[in-house]
Amino acid sequence: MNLKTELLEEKLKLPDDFFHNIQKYKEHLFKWNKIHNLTGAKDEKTVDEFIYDAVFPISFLPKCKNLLDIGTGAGFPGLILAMGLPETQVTLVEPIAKRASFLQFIKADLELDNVKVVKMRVEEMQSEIFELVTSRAVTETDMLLKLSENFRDKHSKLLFYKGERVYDEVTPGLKHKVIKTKNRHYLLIGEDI
Ligand SMILES: C[S@@+](CC[C@H](N)C(=O)[O-])C[C@H]1O[C@@H](n2cnc3c(N)ncnc32)[C@H](O)[C@@H]1O
Repeated sequence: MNLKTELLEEKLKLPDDFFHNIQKYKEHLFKWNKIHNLTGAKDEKTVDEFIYDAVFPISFLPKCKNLLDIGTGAGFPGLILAMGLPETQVTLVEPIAKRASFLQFIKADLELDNVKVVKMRVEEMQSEIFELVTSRAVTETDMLLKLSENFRDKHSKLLFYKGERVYDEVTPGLKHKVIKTKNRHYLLIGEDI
């Protein structure tokens, strides 16, 4: 089954230009990846899996005004979520120049007005409160909780994209929920969860 069919089967509410933007994104990613090695996802099947995993949480996330994605790399999940959530202001923080340049290029080429790319480590970013903080394949949950301290308040939610070892990373007392799909464990954290 292809990516579009799989996502449509999930009945995700996606904007009309989502699949057009994804197609353009993939074309650019494959071109850039040959020269700059932006991501380990080299073939279409793996990239499609990454995109599916990135966007799937739209099925369970509450509406949010703004989102911070820590360590976006070549776009996962923050850039893909931004394409799926045009009403959400999405900040992508990524310190590696070639990856930040790629994110900036995609923002310009696809005219993603809701995207801001910040080329630095998240520790260097000025404090600002986001309703949602996401991260995938950057570091462990306790470190992500530390890194996100200046960017959340008691109403914020955190969504970390994890593997099956997620349960080892959850400390007692943490208000959370794990949402499991065939590829992924999503760790959703928040005071009212
Ligand atoms: C393994 S890659 C994962 C990229 C992307 N999230 C994904 O799932 O494909 C980790 C990324 O996190 C970034 N990173 C590591 N430490 C960071 C920090 N302190 N602040 C922001 N980004 C960071 C790295 O530059 C790298 O691009």
